[in-house]
Amino acid sequence: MIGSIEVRGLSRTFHTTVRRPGFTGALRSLVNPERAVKHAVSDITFDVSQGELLALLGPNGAGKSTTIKMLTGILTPTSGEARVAGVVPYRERERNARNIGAVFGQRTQLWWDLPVRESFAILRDIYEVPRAEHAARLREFDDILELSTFWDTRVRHLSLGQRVRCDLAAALLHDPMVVFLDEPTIGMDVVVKEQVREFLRHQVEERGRTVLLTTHDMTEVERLAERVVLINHGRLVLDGTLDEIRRRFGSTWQVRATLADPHTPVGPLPGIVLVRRDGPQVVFGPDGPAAPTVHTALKLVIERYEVTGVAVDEADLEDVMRAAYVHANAEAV
Ligand SMILES: Nc1ncnc2c1ncn2[C@@H]1O[C@H](COP(=O)(O)OP(=O)(O)OP(=O)(O)O)[C@@H](O)[C@H]1O
Repeated sequence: MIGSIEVRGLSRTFHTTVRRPGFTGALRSLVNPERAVKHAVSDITFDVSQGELLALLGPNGAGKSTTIKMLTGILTPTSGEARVAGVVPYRERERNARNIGAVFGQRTQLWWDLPVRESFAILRDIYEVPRAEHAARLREFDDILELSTFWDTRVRHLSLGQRVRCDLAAALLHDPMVVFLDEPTIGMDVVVKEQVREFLRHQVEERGRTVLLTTHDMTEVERLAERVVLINHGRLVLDGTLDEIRRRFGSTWQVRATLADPHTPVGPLPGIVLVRRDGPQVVFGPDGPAAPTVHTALKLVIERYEVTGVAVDEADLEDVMRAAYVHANAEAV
């Protein structure tokens, strides 16, 4: 409960003015503005438990950032309710701010003209973190994020990867239980991405922080999340573990095995069909929606048959999520 996130029927609508094309259109819009309603988030419900990292996924414009803005208290919902570590974020913004940390990959909360060290000192004073605690926490962050190499550099002179590493540390300096990360590794090279992921894993597994992460990077999802929530056109279309989602939408795996005895009779296994056989070479595939994950299939094949070699071809998560998006779009029509 302490570090959990509860979202119940949350919605946010925006009212905008539509600009008509051309000069006369612009004039007409001034005199007689045409209003449009955008349902950015519609009736979404989900939970994140303390110490869990949940990936909030969806195509561009799905409503991810709007959701995070409501949970960080930046936006007030049109309807519905949310609690973050027991606090309603948009009603008690200050109390919520003490419980949460947030990183928006495209923006910084650091002071552009100050060296990193001074930005951190200001945050220490704002959040009233005792000096010894602050120093200990920075040492811990530095171990993985290697911040001390650019401690005295002004924020405006940091590279993107350095800046986001500083933003992550800054967001956690006051020891928040809940952390919101909106595309934290966007535009980073693979080495820095891995460093950030290691840091996040450490924060979740060792420190028990609750993390809500949005990203378009499926490698990130695979490395960090066990569960994902997928939203599309503002609606929640899927909430499940990666295994469940793979099982439902990742129907393209194959298990290829070489039998020790080429004359062994081979048949189907639960949820698995024999796709092909060529002497000792056999290929199994999933049999409909009840098919197991590739990992379970591999185990079943090895348990049932004596094999001298085995290999798997797995649908990668990009394919799986693409199938899930297509399914969600078809349902929305
Ligand atoms: N302040 C606003 N006024 C009007 N419309 C808005 C506003 N903020 C967001 N929207 C609209 O709400 C929808 C959801 O936007 P949001 O930024 O939450 O999507 P997203 O899933 O974070 O997208 P991306 O992956 O591109 O960051 C979009 O259609 C966007 O244009």
